[in-house]
Amino acid sequence: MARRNVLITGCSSGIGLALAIKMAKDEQERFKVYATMRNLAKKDALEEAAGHNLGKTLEIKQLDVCDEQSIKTCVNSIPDRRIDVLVSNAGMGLIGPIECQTIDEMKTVMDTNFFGLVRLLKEILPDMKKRKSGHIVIISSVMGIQGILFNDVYAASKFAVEGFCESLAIQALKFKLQLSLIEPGPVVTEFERKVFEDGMKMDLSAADEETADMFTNIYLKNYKQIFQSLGQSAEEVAEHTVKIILAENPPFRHQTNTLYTPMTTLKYADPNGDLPIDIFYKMSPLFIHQGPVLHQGCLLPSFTSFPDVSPAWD
Ligand SMILES: NC(=O)C1=CN([C@@H]2O[C@H](COP(=O)(O)OP(=O)(O)OC[C@H]3O[C@@H](n4cnc5c(N)ncnc54)[C@H](OP(=O)(O)O)[C@@H]3O)[C@@H](O)[C@H]2O)C=CC1
Ligand SMILES: CC1=C(/C=C/C(C)=C/C=C/C(C)=C/C=O)C(C)(C)CCC1
Repeated sequence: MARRNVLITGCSSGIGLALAIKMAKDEQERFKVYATMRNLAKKDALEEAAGHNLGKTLEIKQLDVCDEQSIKTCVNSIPDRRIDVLVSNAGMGLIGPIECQTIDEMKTVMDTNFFGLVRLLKEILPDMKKRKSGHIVIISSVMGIQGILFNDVYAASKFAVEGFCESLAIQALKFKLQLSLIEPGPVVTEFERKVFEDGMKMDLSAADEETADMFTNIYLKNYKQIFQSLGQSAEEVAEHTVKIILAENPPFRHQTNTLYTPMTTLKYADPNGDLPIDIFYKMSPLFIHQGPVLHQGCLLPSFTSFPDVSPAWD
């Protein structure tokens, strides 16, 4: 079988880097990887990890998902512009109270996480439609299904991605194209480090005392431990993603973290939508009393302990 051309965005670190390396080192050499990043000055880690695969099963190219021309130039540089698998991975986070974030900061998140995907598809989808073949793989998040405290705009950007893809997936059927949303829970990467550092530096003076206290003493205080106890590695997420790419009938949605699944399942358990919101609300004060509420390793609240601690908010 001919090698499949795979274009991955955001390969300077984290999931993009791990996935590019895993696919380039495939023992059966089933892939030619175009590993892209917006800033080529950051290519050393990828080059080093690629080793002898560099220039063979892996090429590094510049691509900024916020710049249409850079996407066009990159796609034009690929033989016949043929991309069999597109992995839209580039993304960024943003945490904190919205009172303390500027509209420009929020727009950058939407521009990268949502319009970044739209720009890629405007360039790549028409070719895939003509060929009637192609797999579009999007690194979404569990936050594309369910919001988390102090992640309002980031969750909105991933919800936008999911709604966009749900609509597009119907059209894609007509052209025999496949679409898959990969939904990781917390992953220990640069994303996690940057988001935490920015949160710690955040000027909270525009927020009232209670909000600032919730952000600092519940969210930030427990953040590292949540990522340590529940977090996956970029390599684990890459492994899941390769399985989806190789699947004969790839699913539309795939969650990578079974420890997180109990939380996302709550969304489907209550058509009114109150259950996950209530549970996240009641769970958060527990963090003040006993740290992360992990039952048998899962992010799953202990229902019996709620009545005792929930008044902590009031
Ligand atoms: N870490 C986590 O907990 C989770 C992450 N995700 C998603 O996974 C994806 C990858 O993140 P992750 O590996 O964790 O984080 P990293 O910060 O390690 O990687 C993000 C990558 O995206 C790149 N990027 C940012 N903006 C642009 C842009 N405008 N054009 C091209 N590339 C850009 C970064 O480049 P640069 O180095 O130049 O900034 C970097 O290469 C994101 O979509 C994220 O939302 C989903 C669930 C959980
Ligand atoms: C810290 C913390 C929480 C969890 C945070 C999580 C789970 C973050 C996940 C981030 C992801 C998945 C980012 C990328 O997409 C809770 C439970 C709200 C309670 C309050 C403290």
